[in-house]
Amino acid sequence: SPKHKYYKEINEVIAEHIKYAAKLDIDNTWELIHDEGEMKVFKREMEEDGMVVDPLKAVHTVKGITGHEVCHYFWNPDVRMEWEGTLESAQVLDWFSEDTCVCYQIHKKVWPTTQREALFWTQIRHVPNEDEDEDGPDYWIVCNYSIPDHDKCPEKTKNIRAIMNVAMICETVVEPPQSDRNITRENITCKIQYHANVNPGGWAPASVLRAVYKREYPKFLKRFTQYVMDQTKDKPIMF
Ligand SMILES: Cc1cccc(-c2n[nH]cc2-c2ccc(F)c(-c3ccc(S(=O)(=O)CCO)cc3)c2)n1
Repeated sequence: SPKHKYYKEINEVIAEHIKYAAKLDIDNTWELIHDEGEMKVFKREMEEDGMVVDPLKAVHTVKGITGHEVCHYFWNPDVRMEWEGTLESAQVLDWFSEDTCVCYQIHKKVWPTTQREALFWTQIRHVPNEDEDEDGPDYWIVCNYSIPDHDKCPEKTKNIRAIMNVAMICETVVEPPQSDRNITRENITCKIQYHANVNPGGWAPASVLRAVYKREYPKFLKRFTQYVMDQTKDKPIMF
């Protein structure tokens, strides 16, 4: 397709997330804020001009689903309202290609902060392992990345526009290794990395925002992965 305005930015942002995912360096600069079963959620405390912009990183391992399935349901704008509990509305403003579109969504108000909204491109991409290194990682990735404006975006609303750079990066493990023919869901496990840099914009008490993040991210990851398990359990496996 003819290169659209964000073609270059999308490739750069995705490449950056892939580079990070391969390293998965959870060193002591990351603070564990939630540890439940296979799910571990970490944060770094960071502020920009007095605003909380804590980077968040979560790792999770879920049996019975693939990275393609997790990314498909995370990316698909048609189902977002079904699993994203903090959304009041979500719409697609534009399609750049069949795997890339622009979304505008309004999040529910969280007392005492002002209501937030987000405008971002979202792309789903399969990043196969390097040909020569057949043992290299094979990723499915979705990236949601804010854009400053779009001609179809509702004019100045009362909401505060969040700035975000979010990635869902997944690998699928098949055990024991089998020929594609007879793999069942008992043989597959998805290893998830979720990276979220969300600047909620505007002012909100740091303590309130950190409490919201600490509560909302684990809830969202549990609810979303359960949604994918429910949606896929009786369907053929998407590899
Ligand atoms: C899951 C979660 C974590 C932390 C805060 C909240 C939340 N509660 N009330 C308002 C928000 C809120 C404000 C601004 C945002 F950009 C996002 C936001 C969060 C996640 C994503 S995403 O890309 O991971 C999933 C798509 O919505 C996008 C925006 C969420 N929800």
